[in-house]
Amino acid sequence: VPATTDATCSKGRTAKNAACCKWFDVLDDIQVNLFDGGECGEETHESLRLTFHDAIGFSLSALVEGKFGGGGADGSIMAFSEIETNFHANNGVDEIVEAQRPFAIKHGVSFGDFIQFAGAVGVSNCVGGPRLQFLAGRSNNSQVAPDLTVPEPSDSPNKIFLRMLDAGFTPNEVVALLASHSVAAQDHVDESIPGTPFDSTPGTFDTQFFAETMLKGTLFPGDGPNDGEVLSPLHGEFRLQSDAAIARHPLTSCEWQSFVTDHDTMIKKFTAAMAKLSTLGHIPALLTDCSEVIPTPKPPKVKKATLPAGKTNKDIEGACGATPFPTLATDPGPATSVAPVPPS
Ligand code: HEM
Ligand SMILES: [Ca+2]
Ligand SMILES: [Mn+2]
Repeated sequence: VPATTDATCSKGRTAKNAACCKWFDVLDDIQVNLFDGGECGEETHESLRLTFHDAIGFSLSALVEGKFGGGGADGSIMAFSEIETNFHANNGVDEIVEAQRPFAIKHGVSFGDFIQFAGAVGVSNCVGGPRLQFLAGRSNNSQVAPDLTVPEPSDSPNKIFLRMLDAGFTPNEVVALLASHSVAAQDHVDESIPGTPFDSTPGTFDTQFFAETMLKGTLFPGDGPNDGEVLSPLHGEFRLQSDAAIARHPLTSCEWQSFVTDHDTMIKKFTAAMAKLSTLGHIPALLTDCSEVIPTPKPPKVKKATLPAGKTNKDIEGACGATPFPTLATDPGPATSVAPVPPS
């Protein structure tokens, strides 16, 4: 029985704050009409990526120098899409920006709120996924973010770490955020093979990504090498240079490896880092907590990380000096070949 102070929303749902009710209607709409009935597919992946590309337009060093460093998670990537989606690192995000925009306008919510909401709802559709916090109330006024705030896969780990520190994230928090690459595929680093995922399970928010990135690279899945691409261990799988290098960097290799066998901690740290990312440029206490609108993800029990068929622990390039790489079971069958994420 809901507390009597709760507001009653559509379809008998309740919210602590009446201002959250409209988000249930946005939820119903986007699950059917943006996410194809609640899938963890291409639109979900793109929506999660967009939360980052909007929010990371934020620079503390620019602000302390008295310059405008971007408004963070302010929707500027949608309000000024004709400028920001032309930034090199934003290649391809124009599609999801255009797909999302009509929903934000139709429901009368700010672009900044909508982008973070869609990312949180989307990733809740992924088996094993997190239930992210969602705070509402970002203003719809924004300014163009400066260029070069979004990391590139060809950037060195040090360059990425410094950029992310300038937005308030430690290197270990970058590792946590990269759990997102467990439900991800590339379209534009190698345009000859769109939909090529970063792990063998792009529909599941599991720890496979952290295991598979440690396998020795042996092949290019398409016409590589491309800028920002390094050798991948599996046919049909793509490896970003930045993921490979952060996985092996002395500052982050042990954090990376620790997620291979610890889904719960990975989810906890990803959720905490996403709470920071989604409120960059805002004072969280001034926003309204509408997290109760975000669905609870499907059964969180995902299978333990395994090595894809054909691989053994000998193929792992252990990089954490302090701790040996965990011994993982190998999937049975012929060598794994990963299928592309279908376009929708
Ligand atoms: C820190 C450095 C990062 C770099 C260099 C990076 C780079 C990339 C690149 C190059 C792609 C492929 C885009 C394409 O060709 O279509 C990609 C995809 C993706 N990224 Fe990242 N990323 C980073 C961090 C993040 C973060 C923090 C998030 C979210 C919190 C994120 C979420 C995603 C998702 C979900 C996709 C898949 C999009 C899809 O499947 O359509 N990335 N990333
Ligand atoms: Ca996965
Ligand atoms: Mn894509």
